[in-house]
Amino acid sequence: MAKIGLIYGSTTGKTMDVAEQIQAALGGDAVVDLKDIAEIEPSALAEYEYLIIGCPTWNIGELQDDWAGVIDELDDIDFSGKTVAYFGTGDQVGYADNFQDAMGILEEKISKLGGKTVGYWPTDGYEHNESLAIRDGKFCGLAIDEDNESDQTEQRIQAWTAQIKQEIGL
Ligand SMILES: Cc1cc2nc3c(=O)[nH]c(=O)nc-3n(C[C@H](O)[C@H](O)[C@H](O)COP(=O)(O)O)c2cc1C
Repeated sequence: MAKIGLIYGSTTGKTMDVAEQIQAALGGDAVVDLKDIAEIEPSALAEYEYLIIGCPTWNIGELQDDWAGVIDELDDIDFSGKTVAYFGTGDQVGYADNFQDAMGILEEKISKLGGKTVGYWPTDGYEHNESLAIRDGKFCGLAIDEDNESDQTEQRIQAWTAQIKQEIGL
């Protein structure tokens, strides 16, 4: 199978740490190319048939800055035929009305451009009020909360990556 492209944005490093853990859980460098969206052209996403997109929510319901800077350029990419999984980091206590909104914003955009979403994740065990990342009662990707539940991060990553492996036949 061709390599998976894992593209993330991260302002204070938490999403980068999670991205590295996801890469390791999926088999490391040999399986997953890890790239910071701040350091690549968004057109590089077009090279991958399988993508994992990571974004924290910043500024009350908004994309992290580096993703915000390229969001319009995604319109030039044809995502049809691509399988895309999402993860986000956020703070369900401090920003309970906007928990993981950025993951939802990116998923909505990329699925409208043809991407097929995999890796839906249950909302059980989270205590937010509202989120733009909910689809039919589930998160549209892995929701990580390093601010309040970092003790659950490793186990969540293990379970979600096992699910992804199965869904994409890795
Ligand atoms: C000013 C500010 C605004 C934030 N807004 C949100 C938000 O609207 N929703 C959310 O879920 N988390 C929010 N967060 C929490 C961050 O998403 C969280 O700390 C994240 O893990 C940071 O990721 P990074 O270190 O990769 O940049 C906010 C944090 C700060 C400091």
